[in-house]
Amino acid sequence: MSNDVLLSFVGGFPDKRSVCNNVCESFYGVAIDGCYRLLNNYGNEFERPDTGRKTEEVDDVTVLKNGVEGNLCLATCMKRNCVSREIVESVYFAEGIRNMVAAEGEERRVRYVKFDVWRAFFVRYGMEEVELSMSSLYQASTRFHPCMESFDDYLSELNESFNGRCYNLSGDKIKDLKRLMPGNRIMRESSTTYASSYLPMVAPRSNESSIISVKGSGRKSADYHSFMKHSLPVYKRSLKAFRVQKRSIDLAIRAQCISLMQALAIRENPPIERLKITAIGTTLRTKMEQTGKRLSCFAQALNIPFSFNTIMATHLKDINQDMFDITEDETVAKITVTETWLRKHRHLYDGATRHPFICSIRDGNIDISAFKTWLGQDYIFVRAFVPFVASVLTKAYKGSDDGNGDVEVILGGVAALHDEISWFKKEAFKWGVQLSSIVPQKANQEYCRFLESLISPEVEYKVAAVAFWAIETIYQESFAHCLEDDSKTPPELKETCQRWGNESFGQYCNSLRNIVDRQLEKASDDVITKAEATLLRVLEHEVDFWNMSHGRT
Ligand SMILES: Cc1ncc(CN)c(N)n1
Repeated sequence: MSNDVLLSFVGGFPDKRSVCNNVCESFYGVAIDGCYRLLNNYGNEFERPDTGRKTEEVDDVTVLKNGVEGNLCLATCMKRNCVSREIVESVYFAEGIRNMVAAEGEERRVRYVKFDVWRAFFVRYGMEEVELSMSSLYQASTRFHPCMESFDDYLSELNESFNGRCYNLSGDKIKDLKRLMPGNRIMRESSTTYASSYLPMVAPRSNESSIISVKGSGRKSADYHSFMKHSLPVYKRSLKAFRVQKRSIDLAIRAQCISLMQALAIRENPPIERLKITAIGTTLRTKMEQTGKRLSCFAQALNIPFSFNTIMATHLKDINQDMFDITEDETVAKITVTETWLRKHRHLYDGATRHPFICSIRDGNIDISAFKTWLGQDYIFVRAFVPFVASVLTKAYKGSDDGNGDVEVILGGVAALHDEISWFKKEAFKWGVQLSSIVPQKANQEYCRFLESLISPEVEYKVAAVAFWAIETIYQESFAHCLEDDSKTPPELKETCQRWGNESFGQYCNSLRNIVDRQLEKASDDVITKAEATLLRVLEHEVDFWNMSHGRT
């Protein structure tokens, strides 16, 4: 994928979006958007004269190999919540993002560019260099706090490093900045923590006197000093520095916890008794503990009773409830992979389970011809679904250490399909639908082709299981919606809704979900990525299927 990417920026503030979002959105903004606009940078350091859009903190520029300047402008041709865009992003660009945020050493593909190239790039795409704002300078100063004794040190270090060329602050500006610096150490620590998921880097303009960017990295102070000594390596180091893998714990924990703490701090009712945060990791204990200390300071400044605990395990699957220091009145909630996905892709999921077709059944205004279309098409789909489910069964038999009964659950699914096909025949007869003359429509053909592709032995059991779970669950949730108390589902359609909306089908879907979560706990990142992409494809196909039934294609 990264072969398709010319250049990427990473920017923005951790307080506005999660770091990952910043990485991804900015990345796509450039990677997919042939216009190279910056989608997700905030502020005022680079200003686009044409749109007035402003960006602050162009934190990272990575040039990946073999760039192609495509003309596809993702931002304008696909809406943010469009399924295809999500798929493009999560499937086609996932590798590039991984390369950017997680790949280490040899694995990481980068090309280093000199500063002038970077500057030229901005100019070329309509960006104008402007002076750094006070707020950015201030932000930079707070970020340097952990490694600098004082702001004066910071300024003199900067001037020294760049021979006074680039950081040419006047006395007044320095005074203003000092005024802005909070005197209270804890508050400083907290604002540092708040902003310093990255530490800044300041890079020189060759012969002028303004800083052209404040660089975000999360590096430790020791790195900072060495960085300051070499101006070209600024670039190299900055690229490296943005790799989040080692820092991701710190980044992730801090970015999330700090927002949480701030929300808790201003909540009055009920007041917070104690905030306990447990960081779980397989490595980097010291790093997590340092994070804990920073968070403690922050909590103290906000007056939040706080405790931080670290749990180390060889593998995340080895973690169990006993490892947590919990009292009787506390419970441990485990967020599973499927839970994470459903939160992340909520709008897509709702698009599939609350589709206008389903809502029209629920509201009692369904067009019966649309229902008949769905009935005939779904019969064809279910026939194609049978070999797919059988393939999942085979994979479960071969691929799972089946102490947990995956095979039994899936076998139950295969058996139920026999019933389902008979039901379709009966129902078709009732509605006067001639099943033998149904021609599969395009959306149906594509969905069936997708099922067929999943049958391939190359598709891992874990990935196929995700598709299976999602396909069943979408129907379950959709039709259960039509059976809720306030629904006006026409009586003649209730039986259809019951078929998938009933509780025992719901339990069966839960069993599938448990299988998926258990399988994914021990899956590699690569498989998890594929599985997530598969879920998105299913969601897309389901929406298309409803659209087709609804006469929207
Ligand atoms: C399109 C579709 N999706 C799901 C299901 C539920 N097996 C179904 N029958 N049809």
